[in-house]
Amino acid sequence: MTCSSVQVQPYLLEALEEKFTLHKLDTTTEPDKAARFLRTHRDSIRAVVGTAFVGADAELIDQLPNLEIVSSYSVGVDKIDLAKCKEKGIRVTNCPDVSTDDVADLALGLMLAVSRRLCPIDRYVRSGLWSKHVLIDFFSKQFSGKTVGIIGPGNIGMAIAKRAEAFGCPISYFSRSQKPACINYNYCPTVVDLAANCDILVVACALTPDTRHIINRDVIDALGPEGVLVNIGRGPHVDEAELVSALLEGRLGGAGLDVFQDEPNVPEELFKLDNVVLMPHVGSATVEARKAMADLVVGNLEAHFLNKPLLTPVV
Ligand SMILES: O=CC(=O)O
Repeated sequence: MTCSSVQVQPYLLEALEEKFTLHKLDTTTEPDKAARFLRTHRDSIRAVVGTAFVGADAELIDQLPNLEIVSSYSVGVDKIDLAKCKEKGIRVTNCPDVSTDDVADLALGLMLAVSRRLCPIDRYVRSGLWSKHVLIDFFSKQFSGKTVGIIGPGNIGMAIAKRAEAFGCPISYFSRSQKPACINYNYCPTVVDLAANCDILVVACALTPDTRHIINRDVIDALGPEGVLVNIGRGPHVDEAELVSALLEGRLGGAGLDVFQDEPNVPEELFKLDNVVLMPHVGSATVEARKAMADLVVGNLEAHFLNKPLLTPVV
């Protein structure tokens, strides 16, 4: 079995080491090292443990002739070539549901942090300016009661909606069709329509070819200079160059971002903007969620090798 050790907690590595023969591939090191690793282990590898950052693309799959299963330590499976896995009869599992609350909590945290300007005001206190009686403009925008627009009312989207409702926020949503579970929410048939009719727009859908750049210039312009974008989905959901110019030019009010196009690289222009809150893709990074995810990764592998039904199959 192989495992990308980036962002993988010791608990998972220990469980994998205890139950399987684990080869760790750290893809952040030189490509040469990865090539050597694959030359040495390619024939013995029957399972790959991927993450939200490194999965199993066609190139990796083609190099592993005995690969049977990819067990991903993530909800999203956009870093795995699912079509290739289907074609080759390779099983794929993920970690749904167990991080839903934590990702939704972070989305609310980002909405609150951007609206109430928590980060710059925290920096003001830390800098000692308050105790020197230097006043800054620390007025912010009310969050309660603002209209929240959700792209993708799946488990995470609905958990965000439920939380925002508790703040008195009316909910609007976009998905390909109206959802019976969203009877109390306002359906918008296009993302531009949704952006034009909400104060805070949240990306909570899966990344697929259809949802790549679902946030484009038209959507950003519809959200406007008072609007806030929150992305807890995937970086490529957003046309990042358009987002950066809109923020720099004041055409968008603010952004709370947990994910980026080319992680771990974040556009440096954003560093100087006080209306932007930046997180290093940590939506599910609570001790509780990551433990439950690790248990699912190991449980799926055990089920597979014991010829039992997979716990959370994707393919
Ligand atoms: O991004 C995190 C995940 O997919 O679990």
